[in-house]
Amino acid sequence: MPITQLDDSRILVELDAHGAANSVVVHRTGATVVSWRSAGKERLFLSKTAVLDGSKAIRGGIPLVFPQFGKASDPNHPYASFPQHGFARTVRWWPDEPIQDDAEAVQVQLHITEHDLNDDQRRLFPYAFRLSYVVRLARDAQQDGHSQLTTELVVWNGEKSLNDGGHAFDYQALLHTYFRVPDVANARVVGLAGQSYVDKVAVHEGGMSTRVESAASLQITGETDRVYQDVGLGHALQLHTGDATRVDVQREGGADVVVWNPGEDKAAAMADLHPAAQHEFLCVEVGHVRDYRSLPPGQTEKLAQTLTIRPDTDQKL
Ligand SMILES: O=P(O)(O)OC[C@H]1O[C@@H](O)[C@H](O)[C@@H](O)[C@@H]1O
Repeated sequence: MPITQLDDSRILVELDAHGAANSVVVHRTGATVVSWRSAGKERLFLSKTAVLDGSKAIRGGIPLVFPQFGKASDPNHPYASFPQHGFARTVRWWPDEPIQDDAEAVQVQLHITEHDLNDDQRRLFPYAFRLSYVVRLARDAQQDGHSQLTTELVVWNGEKSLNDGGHAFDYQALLHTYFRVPDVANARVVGLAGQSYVDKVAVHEGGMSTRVESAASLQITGETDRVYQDVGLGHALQLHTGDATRVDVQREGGADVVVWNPGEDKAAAMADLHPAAQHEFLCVEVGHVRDYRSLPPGQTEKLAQTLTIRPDTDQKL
């Protein structure tokens, strides 16, 4: 069976009839993709101490950030009381009927609506809405035995029209992907040169906040928390993982790119990261986080990424 309910919370999606060389596991907490295997190799990081009982966001995989990135900097913002990164990553999502299941691709979809929020969340986000999330595992047409992973978030404002007293709502959204790397010191992010970014580490240290990326190939040497703004969608974004492969990140609808690794001290303070875990991952996250997007009643917007594994022909970057 290409789609298997492993338990109450986890859905296994397999592309191959025999064995799990190409597979994905989706957890109903936050619709978090917690595993992606391509050609038999795990590509996502999941902390050994991640909390999986729904009491907090899952540390690893691809958590979904919505409707708020981080904490609102303005204490008067209507979302100021939301916990960091909003509610989507902690709510329990509902699986829909599988949409596609053939030799080329397997696809599952999950959703939440306003009915899945608790009273506090609904007070802060008092709108009719639906978030649909499609997770699609497809055969890689160019590389035998590999798979491509697409994750696609569709945001729908289900309010009546503005004429009927409906409301537009503001949102930020982010696909917060934790890529597994053998050693983050050997990982490189390519495709951000010339882009302006907010350095959140420098902001915390009271330094200059907006900078322009000068590195053709960004190397991680310690705590890194950068929000690259308005990175053109045609811009190729690559993560060179340091193990003879790279991951190409193709984006749809997400102009901002966050690069995050907590570094040693912050990682040590995070109970849901196992010791020295900061060496094992790099987050490259795509979405809308610079400003809020305003979604009128009755409208939908899409945020998607497609991840493809390629041989790394330039390992000396
Ligand atoms: O610990 P959390 O809430 O999962 O956030 C992890 C990181 O997520 C990143 O997206 C942010 O830029 C960081 O500032 C943040 O520390």
